This record gives sequence, C-alpha cells and structure tokens, in this order.
Amino acid sequence: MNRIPSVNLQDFLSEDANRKQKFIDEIGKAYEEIGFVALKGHFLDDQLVDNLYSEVKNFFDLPVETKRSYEIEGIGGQRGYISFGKESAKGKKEGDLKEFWHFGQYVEDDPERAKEYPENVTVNELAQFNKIGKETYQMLEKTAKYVLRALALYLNLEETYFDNYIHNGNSILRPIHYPPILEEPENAVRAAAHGDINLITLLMGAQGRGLQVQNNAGEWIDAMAEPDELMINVGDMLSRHTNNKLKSTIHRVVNPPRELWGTSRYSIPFFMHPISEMKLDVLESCIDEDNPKQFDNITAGEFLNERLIELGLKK
Ligand SMILES: O=C(O)CCC(=O)C(=O)O
Ligand SMILES: [Fe+2]
Repeated sequence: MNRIPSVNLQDFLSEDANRKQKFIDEIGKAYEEIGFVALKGHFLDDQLVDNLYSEVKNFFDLPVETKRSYEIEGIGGQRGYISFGKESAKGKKEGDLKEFWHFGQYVEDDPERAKEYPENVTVNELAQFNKIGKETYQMLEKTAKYVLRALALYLNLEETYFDNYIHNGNSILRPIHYPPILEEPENAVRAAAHGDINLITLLMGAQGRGLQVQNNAGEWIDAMAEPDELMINVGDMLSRHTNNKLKSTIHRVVNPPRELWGTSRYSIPFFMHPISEMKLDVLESCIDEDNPKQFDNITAGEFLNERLIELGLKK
C-alpha cells in the first residue's frame, strides 16, 4: 500500500447498517495493512480548530523563561511544558527537534481516579489556551470513542468493549512546535522514527509535508491529510492487544528541505490511552495456529511506565 486510505466517521454514525459496516470494513482493512487512515466527519468544527491553532501559536511565542516556568519536574512530562530537545525516540540518543505541551484528562465524576493523575497546568498569560485545550481534548476523545467502537466490531467484540476502559482514561493532547531550523541538524530530526505507545492516535496538523509512514515494503510514504481530515493510527497498546492484527506503524517527521528551514511546523496529536489497569493481554480471538501469542501479559499502566523511561521523560 502506498497511500493512506480516507474514511468518513459519518458512515459509522449513520442509521444505515450498510454504511456503518462499510466504515468498519474500510478502517479494519486499513489498520491490518498500513495502520493509518485519514478521517473526515469528526467532531471538531472549523472555528474550534482555528482557535486552537492561534492559541497554540500564542503559547509557543511566549518567552522561553515563561514557557519554562510551566515545566514540572517529577511527573514524567505528563502535564505542562516539555522543552526543546528533551524527548528522544526509543533507542535514539539525539533529542527530537521539538517543544510541546501536554493537556491531560479532566476527571469530573470520579474523585479516586482524579487523584491518580497529575493536575492540568494553567497558563496564566493565556486564558483562552486552557479553555480551548480542554474543549479540543473532549471532542477528540469523543471522536476516538466511536473509532474504537468500530474497531471493537471489526474484532468481533461488543461494540462498547472499549468504552469503560477509555472513560477517564489517561489520554494526552500534545500541541507540538517544531521551530525553524537554525543550524545543520546533523543526526537530529523533527521526530525520529517511532511507534506510538497508546491505543490510537488522532493527529491534527498533518496537512503540510513532513509526516512519513513506513509501509510493509519498508518504503517511507508521505502521509498528508485534507484540510478537514485527522490522521488516525494504531498505537503499540492496540497492536499488542490484537496480537499485531492491527498494525502500529513506524512513522517520523522529516526535516524540511533547506530553503524551508525557516518555517515552523505545528501539529497536535491526541494520544488515546485507557485507564492504567486495563489488561493489554492478547485477545483470545486473535490467537490461532497461524498466529501464536506474540506478547507477554501487561497492563496499560505498566507498559506506559516502561516506555516513558525509554523516551527519556521518566527516570
Ligand atoms: O508531528 C507530527 O505530524 C507527528 C508527531 C508524532 O508522530 C508524535 O508526536 O507521536
Ligand atoms: Fe507518533
């Protein structure tokens, strides 16, 4: 496969059983092959997207000392600001050429769960940044819920199989700024090749060139979305749970050609995580003679912890 298939969530949400099934088949097939789709018909309206981008730019335009004051030690970079070069892909020593922010879950109906997560960090200089971040978080979470419902049906599970695992889950909204490149980056790239940790990722901002996905043949293909599309890919947690039936595809963000070094890239992934006690053990229905169990049993919380250490975000 050398292009990313496009699907429309409105097919899944329609009353027409054929349209609903068409969506399930299309996304399931795409995730078995390339692990990515471009998705239209989600719950983000244009106004919200415009507001979010302007707030995100406002934030990264703040003086570096101000941004640094929102960098919180001891929480593995799970909330607030993470400064330039701090995160490196698993197994790579050079830091990625990016700075980013993390919005986390807004727990409103479960005090015990709320205690488990670090609090969201409020940016005092930008009242709207906090509000728009929360609204986007909740709309992407809603979009992801329906995508996971379709995948549950594809896997012959109950439609709502994932619902209780993702309600108040440990998902993260990550606005990223890749600043202009000022000097020869040597071996560093905007984002080195990696697989995502979580269940699924919903990515805003894949409209410009930069994101590349490795297909089955080992070739890097450009992943570009239409203005109204999100890129949605499978992460390692879902790949483990399905015994790699659904593929967590390696992807990267390459540096622009030299004449475009002066331009920033902004992208905003939403990493959908379940609650920490979800067992990622391989589903029985994904094991047979041809597909023996490939992964050890592990919970989502344990798996996340391992990976944050490997990324250099946690000690
Ligand atoms: O910036 C992008 O387009 C992709 C970023 C990404 O893959 C990630 O943060 O996991
Ligand atoms: Fe990624």
